[in-house]
Order: sequence, then structure tokens, then C-alpha cells
Amino acid sequence: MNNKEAANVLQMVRKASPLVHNITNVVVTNFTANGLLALGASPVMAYAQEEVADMAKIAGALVLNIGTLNQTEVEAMVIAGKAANEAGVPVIFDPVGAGATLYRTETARNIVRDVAVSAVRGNAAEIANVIGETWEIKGVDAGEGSGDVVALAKKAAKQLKTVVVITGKDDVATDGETTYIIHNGHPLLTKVTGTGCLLTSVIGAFAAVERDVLKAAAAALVSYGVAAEIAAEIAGEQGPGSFQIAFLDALSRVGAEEISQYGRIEQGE
Ligand SMILES: Nc1ncnc2c1ncn2[C@@H]1O[C@H](COP(=O)(O)OP(=O)(O)OP(=O)(O)O)[C@@H](O)[C@H]1O
Ligand SMILES: Cc1ncsc1CCO
Ligand SMILES: [Mg+2]
Repeated sequence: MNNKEAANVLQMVRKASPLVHNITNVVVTNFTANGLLALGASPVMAYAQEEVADMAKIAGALVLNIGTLNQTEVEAMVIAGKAANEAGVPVIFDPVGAGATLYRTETARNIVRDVAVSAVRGNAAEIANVIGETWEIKGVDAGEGSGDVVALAKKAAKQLKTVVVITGKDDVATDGETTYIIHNGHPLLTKVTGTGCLLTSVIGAFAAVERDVLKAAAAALVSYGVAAEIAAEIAGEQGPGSFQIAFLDALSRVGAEEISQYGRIEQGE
């Protein structure tokens, strides 16, 4: 995966405008829908157990996010996930807050047991907790020590038999064999709620058009990180509110030119 290939996958998203079915949290719902629209995908949020199987089957990707989970919604996620599996629709999982409470940790583990997920995206602490590893957050920036993060991502990918994406200062995407490290993004992303959650849904949009989920994830990460850098350039001085708006604009504008100029994809060990 290089910048050119990444830009090609982004172009495919814009051309196909895939339907991305999200069962996500109440904090990020609107931002996620607007972010997917800006990018060029077609978002839908559908949660009722009566309809999630039908929606998941017609979607290009299903995104499950446990940010504000409750038991009814978790049951809907499993129904949707199994329907997506039957229909060959990729499922992307965001284990928000795994490790923070026993309920989140157990739910995250149950979802990866009951649903065949194509990719899991979280920060290092969340991914560690899904696979039962302890993880010390070193300093304020969980992205510090990316060597450890790569090892954690590979271990998780092998254990869960799926693509694993760990985000932070640098982002790592791996299937356990091939690893990409993406050096894009901006610290202001951590000052806007749900940028991780939107990224998980963006990976869904890319996985809907690129069957190689690892390539899809790497392309999503570089596109997203470059968009953040463009937004910070335009509105970073103003603060997180202006940055959030500029970021939505940048998601709609980022293309081959910007990715070739700013994209920093490294093939890892
Ligand atoms: N220090 C940093 N510098 C640059 N980019 C960063 C930094 N920290 C995180 N990011 C970027 O922010 C985005 C969200 O990643 P993060 O790891 O913060 O997700 P998260 O913890 O799940 O966030 P949330 O819970 O708010 O959705 C990613 O695109 C990531 O690359
Ligand atoms: C703040 C917050 N609380 C639960 S989910 C969420 C959004 C970031 O995932
Ligand atoms: Mg998160």
C-alpha cells in the first residue's frame, strides 16, 4: 500500500458511495453521519432488533461501536453482525472503553467471539483489554512507544484472526503478517469527541469498496490523517470547534494530490 493506491481506494469510495450501517454511540451519531457524507459515503444508523438484519444485509459495511452500550443494543449488534457475516458484508468493530468497566470488556470479547469481524479499531488500551493484556498508558499520549503498539497490534490480530488497527500519535494496521504504520494526523483530533469513532466508520466505507481489509484500513488511515493536517492548517489556530468544521470540509476535499504530498505510510516489520 502506497499513497497512490490509498488515493485510488478513496476515489472508489467517492464513486460507489457505499451504504455504511452504523450501530454506534449517542455521542458521535451526528458527527459520524456528517463525516461519512463529507467523505462521499452513505451513512445509515439503524438499531431496532426488528430491522438490523435486513439493513446489514444491504449495506456495504456494518460498523459496531459500544460507546454507550446497553443490553438491547448489544443484542441488536450480534443480530446485525451475524446477518452481515451471512451476506459477506464486512463488519468493523470499535470496542470503545474496553477495560474501563467489566461490562464493556466482557461485551467486547463476546462480540468478537459471536461475530466474525473483519477489523477491530481502537486505541492501545482498548485493544489490549479485548485480548486480556495489561497496558500501561505511558504519559499523556497513549501513542508513545510505537514499538510496543506494533507488537500489541500483531498479537491482537493473530489472536482475534482479524485486521487490527490501533490509533494514537501514529496509527498501526496489521493482519498479523503485514503491518503498516501511518504517520499522519494532528493532536487536535484528540480535542474533538468521536474522531476515533468516525475513523472506525470511515474504515467501514473503505472496506466496502476494497476487499483486502488491511489495504482498506491503511488507505482510510492515511486519507483521514491527511484530512486532519489540512484542517489544522486552515483552522487549527482557532481551536477545536473550528477544527471540527474544517475537518469535515477537508474530508470532502482530500484527494490524490494531498495524499501524495502529505501521506506517510510506512511498511512495518
Ligand atoms: N497525538 C496525536 N497526534 C496526531 N494524531 C493523533 C494523536 N492522537 C490521536 N490521533 C489521531 O486521532 C484519531 C482518533 O484516534 P484516537 O486514538 O484518539 O481514538 P479514540 O481514543 O478511539 O478516540 P474517541 O474515543 O474520541 O473516538 C486518529 O486518526 C489518530 O491517528
Ligand atoms: C464521550 C463518550 N462517552 C461514551 S462514547 C463517547 C464518545 C467517544 O467515543
Ligand atoms: Mg474510541
